[in-house]
Amino acid sequence: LTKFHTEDNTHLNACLDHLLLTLSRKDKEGFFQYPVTDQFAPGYSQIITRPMDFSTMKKKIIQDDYSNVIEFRSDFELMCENAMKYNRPDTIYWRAAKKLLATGAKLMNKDKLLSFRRGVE
Ligand SMILES: COc1ccc(OC)c(-c2cc(C(C)=O)n3cccnc23)c1
Repeated sequence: LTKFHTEDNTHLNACLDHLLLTLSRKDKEGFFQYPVTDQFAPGYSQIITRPMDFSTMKKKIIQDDYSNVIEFRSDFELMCENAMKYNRPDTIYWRAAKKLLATGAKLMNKDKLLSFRRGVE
């Protein structure tokens, strides 16, 4: 059953794809591209109750799971916060997450999102 693509969804999904591409380009090492496994990160699934990564966010875009940019930004922030919770501040993962979070905050700041008001390009 293909979900009917309302006009907004198509436009919104194009915006989200652009944001995802821009953000994942910052993750050159690929630390955030796929779910973190307990194999690489001992005890990860016990410490992080709501895992998130770029591939999961991509799936959610395709499945029309996001109704607006704020929901997308929440998943992005969750992904970064998970990395800053599980990893110690002196690790490459913690530092990469902090940098990525700053990039996302600039890209999706409140004023920019307000400019997406219905009818305002
Ligand atoms: C060293 O190569 C990789 C490759 C993929 C990774 O996650 C998808 C990670 C990775 C990514 C993370 C994160 C994001 O916390 N991590 C934490 C501990 C150990 N490894 C990781 C590392």
